[in-house]
Amino acid sequence: MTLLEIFPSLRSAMTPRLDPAVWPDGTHVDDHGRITVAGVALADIADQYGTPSYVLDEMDLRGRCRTYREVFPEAEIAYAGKALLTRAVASWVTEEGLALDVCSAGELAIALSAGVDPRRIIMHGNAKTPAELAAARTAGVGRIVLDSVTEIALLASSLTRRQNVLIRVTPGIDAHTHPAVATGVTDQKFGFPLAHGQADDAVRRVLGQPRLNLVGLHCHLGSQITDAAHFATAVHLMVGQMAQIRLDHGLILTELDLGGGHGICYRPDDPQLDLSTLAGAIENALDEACARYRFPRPRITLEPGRAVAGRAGVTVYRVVSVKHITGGRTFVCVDGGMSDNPRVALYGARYSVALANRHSSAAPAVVTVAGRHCESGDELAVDVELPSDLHPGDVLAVPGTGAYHHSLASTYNAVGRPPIVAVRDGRSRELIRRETVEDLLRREASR
Ligand SMILES: Cc1ncc(COP(=O)(O)O)c(C=O)c1O
Ligand SMILES: N[C@@H](CCCC[NH3+])C(=O)O
Repeated sequence: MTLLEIFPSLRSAMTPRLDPAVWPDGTHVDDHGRITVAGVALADIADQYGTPSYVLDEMDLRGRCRTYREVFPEAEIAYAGKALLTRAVASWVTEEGLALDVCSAGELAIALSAGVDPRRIIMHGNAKTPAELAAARTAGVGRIVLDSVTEIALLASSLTRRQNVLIRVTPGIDAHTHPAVATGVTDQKFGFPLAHGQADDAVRRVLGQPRLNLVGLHCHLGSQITDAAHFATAVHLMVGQMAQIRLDHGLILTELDLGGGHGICYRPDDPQLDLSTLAGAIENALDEACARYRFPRPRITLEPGRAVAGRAGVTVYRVVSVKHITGGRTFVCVDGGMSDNPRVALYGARYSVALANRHSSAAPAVVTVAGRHCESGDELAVDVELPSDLHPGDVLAVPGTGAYHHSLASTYNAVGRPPIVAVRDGRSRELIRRETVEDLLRREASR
């Protein structure tokens, strides 16, 4: 008889704390102390598909889509494919009633090949090439979001029929996110600033083009925003601008796209954006702004990416070595790193980590989980508590990696990108296979 069978209460003491705010909905710990997602042990995924692997809980992702539909019943929810886009993901989100936001010909092609209705696609990009605009036109996408004076002229001159368009406006809001993802402030590359009349000028130019059918305005304040008040401010400014357009041009725009950027937590104590609070803030702001300007309520579009896909993902790694630096830190080195998760190096992102393949009753130790790449900044989690008996071969799991991990991955050090393994109802299937060294070699021109 094992100690656990005699003292079952020991199990909870030894089980890693898997906070539901951070881990996918379908996460549990089985009788062997292994973390399972949707009924599949992460250790089995490590054995079957290798490590590192991105694991994606299909029902978690679908559940987030449903929550958006419930919390914002009147809004259009367009999933931002830049967070994570595969054919399966495109199908799941559209089956759940979401539209899709794409920002390149590649994302558009994935969406179309998944059978997404082009009329439900919104095309973004601050530097869409002529070929990308042609692809969007040919596909018949529902909305193209105009981002520069050059683009307005280019699209107008290449259209043979009317195209619905939005203008991306920069409202000048600092949503206090990392500078690399702050897009609502005036001095950055996206959109036309409200400041200095640049947005007014864009409107004039678009209205001067008979083939461009201006239906609304778009703004995106940045990413990982946790305070709903910024979206309320955006509603006030954007409705004000729509009222000004009515005054100047006699045109009533009917659509207001507030972009995405809804923050999630990566660690249990991180703040996150509460969707009901967001819905209330947007509603109130719309009521006030529409009353103030006597403007008819526009239809709202939201474009969440991270908040739909982020928590559905977990990355599994295998421990390769454990190194104690005398007078320094303990490094737990794993077989992935900044090539599958550049967010730590890019934004100083912080993650939770858990031992996934067994119980451990060892005392916790504060360690740094480091990657395998040739940079000392290649760290996945700094100062996290993990059992002190970790050893090579153990499997570690990092939650919150569904968004901007696969899509940001690189092949640094000629390390192929990990597979995406979807889990549902106790079964796993590969959505994207691992990139092999052969794949990398195949891309080279022959000598
Ligand atoms: C125009 C636009 N919409 C939506 C998103 C999605 O952002 P997030 O994944 O933070 O919701 C982005 C990325 O920041 C974006 O640039
Ligand atoms: N890549 C960023 C988000 C960028 C959002 C797209 N504009 C992140 O991982 O946080």
